[in-house]
Amino acid sequence: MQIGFIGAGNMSTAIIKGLIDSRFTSPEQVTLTKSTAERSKAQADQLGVAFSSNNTELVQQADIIILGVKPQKLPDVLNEIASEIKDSKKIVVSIAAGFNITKIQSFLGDEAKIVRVMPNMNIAIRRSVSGLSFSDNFSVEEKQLVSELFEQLGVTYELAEKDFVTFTAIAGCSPAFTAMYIDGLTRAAVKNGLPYELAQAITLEAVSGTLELMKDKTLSSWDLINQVSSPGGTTIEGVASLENDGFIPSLFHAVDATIKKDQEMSKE
Ligand SMILES: NC(=O)C1=CN([C@@H]2O[C@H](COP(=O)(O)OP(=O)(O)OC[C@H]3O[C@@H](n4cnc5c(N)ncnc54)[C@H](O)[C@@H]3O)[C@@H](O)[C@H]2O)C=CC1
Ligand SMILES: O=C(O)[C@@H]1CCC=N1
Repeated sequence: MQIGFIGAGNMSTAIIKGLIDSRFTSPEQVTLTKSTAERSKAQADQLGVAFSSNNTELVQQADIIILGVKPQKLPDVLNEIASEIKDSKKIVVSIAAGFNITKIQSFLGDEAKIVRVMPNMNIAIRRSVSGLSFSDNFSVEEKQLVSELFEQLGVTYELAEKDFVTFTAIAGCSPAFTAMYIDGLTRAAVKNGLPYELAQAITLEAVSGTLELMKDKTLSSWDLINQVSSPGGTTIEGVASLENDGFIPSLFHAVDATIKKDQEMSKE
């Protein structure tokens, strides 16, 4: 099975490394392209894989094509490869936000086999949580193949396409939101006199320990909030302050804004 990556930036590079590290794929099974042949060669040499001099040639050689370009570049790429995809059995994986299956099929034809996958940046350490939505023309075996591929890179969830945008917000985008939370705590500690590096190291340990505890003991958020908040103590003062300042409504707004943008992009 040959896998072709159109666009080999942050995400595709992490996927390629993860697939090779997990031995799901050998380097000989991977071909990539970037925006120029020169860049493609340099990246392919660095990863020990092959490159194609253009996207059409890459599609001709691949069984699975992973589209890893930014959404703004996707229309050009889809137009470029459309004739190679039409009437083929090739599987097209799109990791782009804002391109639903209908929109991708409007370029590649209604019969094209499209799977939308939304990984997140944690794929760089094979800890992605990836959402998968398939067009309705996939066989069970084809679905299994794509699922297994992304299971090498973390956890997968198959989703109805209507839920994909919500998944994107809380999984694809959320590493950025989590980093903002960590930055906020870190700089609040700096304001109170701790050096930045020390404050960030402490915050990261506290956050990652909390995640492990919640998963290990299957605690809901409110179970944990109640356990930490001693009656008349310090934590409840902070919890009340966060509630008063609209911490939860801010997150609702952020998720809604993310979903709205994704839906707008799919309509463009
Ligand atoms: N960065 C993230 O956390 C996530 C990104 N995504 C999606 O992944 C996709 C890629 O994002 P990144 O890897 O962050 O972008 P990136 O900018 O790092 O990589 C894009 C790559 O596309 C290449 N490229 C541009 N035009 C091309 C063309 N015509 N033919 C072939 N290659 C071309 C560029 O050379 C570059 O290597 C986007 O669609 C994004 O929505 C999805 C989930 C998470
Ligand atoms: O910001 C974006 O559009 C992409 C999709 C999810 C994470 N990054």
